[in-house]
Amino acid sequence: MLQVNSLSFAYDKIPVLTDINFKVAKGEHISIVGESGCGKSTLLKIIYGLLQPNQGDIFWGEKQVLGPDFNLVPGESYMKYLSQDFDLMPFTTVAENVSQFLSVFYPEELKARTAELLEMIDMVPFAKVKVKNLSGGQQQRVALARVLAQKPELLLLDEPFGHIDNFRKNQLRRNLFGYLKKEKISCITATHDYQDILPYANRIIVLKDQEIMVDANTKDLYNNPKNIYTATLFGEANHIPINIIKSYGDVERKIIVYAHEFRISNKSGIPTTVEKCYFMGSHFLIEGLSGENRIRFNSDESIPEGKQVFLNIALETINQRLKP
Ligand SMILES: Nc1ncnc2c1ncn2[C@@H]1O[C@H](COP(=O)(O)OP(=O)(O)OP(=O)(O)O)[C@@H](O)[C@H]1O
Repeated sequence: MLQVNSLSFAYDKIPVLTDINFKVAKGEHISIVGESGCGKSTLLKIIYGLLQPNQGDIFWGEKQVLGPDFNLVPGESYMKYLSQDFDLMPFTTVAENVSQFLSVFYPEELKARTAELLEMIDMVPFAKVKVKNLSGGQQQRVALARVLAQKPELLLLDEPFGHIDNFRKNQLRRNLFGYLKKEKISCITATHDYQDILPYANRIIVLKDQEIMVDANTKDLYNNPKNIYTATLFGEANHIPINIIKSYGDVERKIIVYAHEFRISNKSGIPTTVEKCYFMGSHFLIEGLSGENRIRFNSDESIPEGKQVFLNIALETINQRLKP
């Protein structure tokens, strides 16, 4: 189990992380999310031992993880870090890169394991290609297989699919996170992409203004986002004053409503004038105004600018979001 205790860090006296505390259990998947520059990569680098915290400590079970002031060669055997720049051997082949850390004393096992990992990253046809001749996305996939070959107990992933095309991303996500669960490998993923999070992460840690703003179970947080900052990490979200709904006229509060949670009616609901309509593939995202409130909602059909529609929110959603 990983334990991060009262961790604080500054780059040249500019604080980036303050009093960070959390735990990761065996086999658990945590997503670290937050706006660009909030310190996600920095946190992973501290956990891996590349940066020395100014305060606090980190334990893996009983063993303390030491920073660069006390451990000149960063990284422990049980932990692997896949950074945004991949640490590959450019002049050797994909298969050699993946199998470098496997034991040559068991050639059959080495072959089978290399094949399994190449399959997982969908790179079998490239096994004999030199890494220097691969695209950025292909190199990222090889880097992933290379760290997995080392059988870490804890994997730290920094934007693991950043260079990978959409065509492959979904399959790779399923393969990777399925593999980690099967092997009970704990994982901390720093990401901007909610599709890396929702299906796979047990827990989400939201960083904001140097601190942990929220640490919560993924489904609970999605269904009941604590604030608009968190909700927008999951997609298009609105902060709606509840008193614009007739029956809640005297309630002075705002609730978070995702764009897909509105139902459109021609007769009753929150009167909204359509200003813009964006084609999103599976639906249209509509931007409208209700009084002074800008509302973004989904529609199955395109709606012309200037048209008035009425928006409704399910009672259960309102009551759930009104809960303290
Ligand atoms: N080597 C460095 N020296 C000084 N400041 C740095 C250094 N690396 C990062 N920073 C600053 O520290 C803050 C946190 O950076 P970090 O890369 O951890 O953020 P992030 O959340 O991972 O961002 P992104 O999502 O864009 O990758 C930023 O303000 C960044 O400018």
